[in-house]
Amino acid sequence: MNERTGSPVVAFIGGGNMASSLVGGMVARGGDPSRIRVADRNAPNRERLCASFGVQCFATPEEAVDGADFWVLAVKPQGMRLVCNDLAPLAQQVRPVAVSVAAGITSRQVADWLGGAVPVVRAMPNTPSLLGAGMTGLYANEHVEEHQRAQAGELLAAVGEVEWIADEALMDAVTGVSGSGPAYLFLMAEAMADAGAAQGLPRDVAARLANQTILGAARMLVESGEDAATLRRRVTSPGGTTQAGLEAFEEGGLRALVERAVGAATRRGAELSAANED
Ligand SMILES: NC(=O)C1=CN([C@@H]2O[C@H](COP(=O)(O)OP(=O)(O)OC[C@H]3O[C@@H](n4cnc5c(N)ncnc54)[C@H](O)[C@@H]3O)[C@@H](O)[C@H]2O)C=CC1
Ligand SMILES: O=C(O)[C@@H]1CCC=N1
Repeated sequence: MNERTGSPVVAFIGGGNMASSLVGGMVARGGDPSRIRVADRNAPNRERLCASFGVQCFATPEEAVDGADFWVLAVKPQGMRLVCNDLAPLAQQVRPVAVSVAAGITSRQVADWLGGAVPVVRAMPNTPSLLGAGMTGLYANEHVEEHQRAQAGELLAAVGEVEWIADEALMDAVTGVSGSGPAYLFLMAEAMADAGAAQGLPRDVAARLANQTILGAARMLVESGEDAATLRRRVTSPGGTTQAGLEAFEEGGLRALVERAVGAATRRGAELSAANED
């Protein structure tokens, strides 16, 4: 714990897409950049993070974690074991809280790779964290103390909403819904823009209509206090245009397709974990 302010020092291992979104979101919301450290082996990534957010950047994980209370492990799932093994001696010495954002990788795997019995918070954030509009699922292993759990929650709550998940097995489903979810909505935006262009709108105009519509609908979903089905019904005049559009979605099996997509992403999480077993 930082002695002067009480605020934790956070080290990110890996400064790619997800870590950049978290770091950017934290700094934009008043996080002190001098208490955020990032290790990335890629020099252009380090330069971008330093220039954009004023955080301290390092070439190696060992340098970044020196003196840090939280180690946010943000490398690809396939690289987690190696990074953890390299940091294991230090982890056993200082016993930080390890926060893994890796899809699929379990808290047991992270704890074992760090030498055993380490406090691990498994987190599944998403990239809208950059705007403070993130959604993060969190699970804490049995070595995480109450105050560490609260601090981990605060860390992620600074960049959006958090949801604690009691059963770790469900973290893969969290990944399938909200971790990967932004990409589903971006695909929807692409498809709506393409469809608008196919109906004769200029592509840029169609994209603007689609993007602002998704923003407006998303804000209604979280700000109106009403559920999605109620809001949908209010747009849908009987025998009108929306009904015609929605019927095409239903006939095309959109709900079953979404179930398949979330199921595939969820299963992939479990596969990533299994592929990294001994
Ligand atoms: N991109 C997303 O929307 C989300 C990603 N995640 C998870 O976040 C993790 C990272 O994903 P991305 O940021 O998308 O990948 P990325 O490839 O953009 O970032 C990984 C970074 O780690 C760095 N790196 C790898 N090994 C290193 C080492 N030994 N030392 C220092 N730096 C090292 C790479 O240079 C790279 O910049 C993954 O485990 C993924 O499952 C979780 C939620 C959402
Ligand atoms: O695609 C992935 O594996 C990562 C995890 C969730 C979002 N991106």
